[in-house]
Amino acid sequence: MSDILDTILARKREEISALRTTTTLASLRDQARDQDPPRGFCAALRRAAVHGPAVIAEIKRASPSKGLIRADFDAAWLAAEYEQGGAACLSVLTDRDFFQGGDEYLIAARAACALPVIRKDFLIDEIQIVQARAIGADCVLLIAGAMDAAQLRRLHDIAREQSLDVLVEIHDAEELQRVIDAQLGEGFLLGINNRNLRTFETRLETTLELLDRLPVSVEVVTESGIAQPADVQRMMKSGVRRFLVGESLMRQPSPATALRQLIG
Ligand SMILES: O=C(O)c1ccccc1NCC(=O)[C@H](O)[C@H](O)COP(=O)(O)O
Repeated sequence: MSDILDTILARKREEISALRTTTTLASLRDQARDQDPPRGFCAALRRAAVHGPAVIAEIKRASPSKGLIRADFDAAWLAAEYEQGGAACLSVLTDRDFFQGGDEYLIAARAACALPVIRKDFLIDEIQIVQARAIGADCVLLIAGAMDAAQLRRLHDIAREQSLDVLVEIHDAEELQRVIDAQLGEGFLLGINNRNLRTFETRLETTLELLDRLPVSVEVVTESGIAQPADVQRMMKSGVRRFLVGESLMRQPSPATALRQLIG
């Protein structure tokens, strides 16, 4: 039986076919070349992590697991709030059908602040990666559970050719093995998603349980379900200093205040 991740990926394949009928890789490459240089997503996180929790604050209007999260939605205002609240980077959902996101939100958010931005979407094809740079993204997400090791390596290398940083996301030991098999070298971020994207179960222990299996040099980002200062402190005590946080900030009247309280 297919689950939500399979459904999303099937829709992505339709979107990719439609995109190929309206534009070409060559024209997207030209648009990508015309963009400002990337802002350095990994470097910004690394700098922030020296002093305390380094947060990628997520702009997410809705999600498959929670439905509508924030009705009053202004991507530029949210970006400015997150920057004031001390975010190191932004994450912007660009998927329309399942998250009510859009490329226009990434463009507006990036223009409203000086933070590096990741295009948060389900990227499984070269054209989506080049398009990410063409709309100004500084980093892309590659979900190991959505592809095999060879495809992961291929898309990672295409992203690096576009000067994009890469956040590779895993949820379990099998996906970690896929990342190891892909031999990506150094320089990528490893996201551990506490949410199972097929069942929506969210457990912070997911990150803590996988830590022992990782080389010490890996830059880990713990993703999903971070809601309380105690969650942040728990991760920091285990040596995890990078966080991807969406819903708990998006639900607050002032995301800036909420972020300041979360990271202390
Ligand atoms: O959030 C979902 O419901 C979801 C469903 C299917 C695929 C991906 C999904 N979320 C993407 C994410 O990983 C989160 O947006 C991100 O880690 C932030 O999580 P949170 O702080 O819990 O909003």
